[in-house]
Amino acid sequence: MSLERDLVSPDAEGDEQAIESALRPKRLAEFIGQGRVREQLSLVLESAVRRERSPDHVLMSGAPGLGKTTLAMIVAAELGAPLRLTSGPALERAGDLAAILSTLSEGEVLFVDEIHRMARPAEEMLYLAMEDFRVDIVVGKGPGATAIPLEIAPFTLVGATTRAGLLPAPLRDRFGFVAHMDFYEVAELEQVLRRSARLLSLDLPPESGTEIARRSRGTPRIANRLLRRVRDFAEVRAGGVITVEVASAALDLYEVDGEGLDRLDRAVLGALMRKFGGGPVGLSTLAVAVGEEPETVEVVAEPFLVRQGLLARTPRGRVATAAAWAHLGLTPPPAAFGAHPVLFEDPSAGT
Ligand SMILES: Nc1ncnc2c1ncn2[C@@H]1O[C@H](COP(=O)(O)OP(=O)(O)OP(=O)(O)O)[C@@H](O)[C@H]1O
Ligand SMILES: [Mg+2]
Repeated sequence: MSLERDLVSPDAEGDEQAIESALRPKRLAEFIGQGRVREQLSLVLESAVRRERSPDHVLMSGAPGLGKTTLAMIVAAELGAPLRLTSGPALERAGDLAAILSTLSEGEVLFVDEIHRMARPAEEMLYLAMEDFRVDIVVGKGPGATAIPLEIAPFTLVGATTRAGLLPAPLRDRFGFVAHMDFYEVAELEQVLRRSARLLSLDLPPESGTEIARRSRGTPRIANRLLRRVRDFAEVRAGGVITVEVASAALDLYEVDGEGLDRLDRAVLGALMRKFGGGPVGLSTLAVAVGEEPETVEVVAEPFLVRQGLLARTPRGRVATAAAWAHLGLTPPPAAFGAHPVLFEDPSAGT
């Protein structure tokens, strides 16, 4: 069984991609939030433009929907360079990558989405390309095989990953700049929503924007999606006026709770507490219990739950915190926290 989660999934699917590209900021100055990343990146880009050189390769890491693809497009726009798009899963063989690399023009930006899913041989080819702007094309097999070096035009690689931890060190080390994208603050999401409302010609009163922002799990993609669902609700049921009551009622209808937890989040916490007494339980066991892939639970639900202080990752497995029991209105078994003293005792109290 898989949960229906089109609304609350941080991944963009189908028609949404068209709407998303319409809402994407095109330049760094329009990009909201991520202050540190924006400042670091603007220095990297501006200095490259001044020196008339390609900037260092850039890696963006962060949860889905935080703006990695948007930022990659902005890198190309700020450099005034063409952009080539591909993704890790599309690079199955070294030849797939060689075909792209050998046709890059000078200064082009190559965006590799989900770079942690690249196949090994392509990855090894990429090391050399990133460092020396050269690839070795291997001709023949066995002892008679020869490597023919092929020069490629200097380019800038922009990689994106939701799982920086899975990148092999030699690849990670070849990026001159790593942008760690974090979840957005409510105030930043309010700005995202104001901007989107303007682009969609919607009248969004500030307090309604705040209500939607609070429930958007720190993620612009989700904020934009909830805005569209609230708009639908307002049009059909409330004469098109997005009052805060209308916004709240719409979000309740779509099962996004007051803290922004969605069905998957609540399913994960619920299983952890109801089936495993609050843990600790291993990731894959927990994933099976909610009918999802371990990767979905780990990449989509957990970072937000951990950030909200609702779930802890311990060496022995996932554990529900006291706040999680309270949030779901459940009573922990008496031994629940005693079993994990490390998590709940004051560390300064000694041993
Ligand atoms: N800083 C931002 N300001 C305004 N809008 C943003 C910002 N970041 C993201 N968005 C909006 O959120 C949507 C999703 O962003 P994007 O596709 O760049 O996320 P992503 O990190 O690449 O996600 P994934 O990991 O799923 O590929 C975009 O359409 C864009 O409109
Ligand atoms: Mg993306």
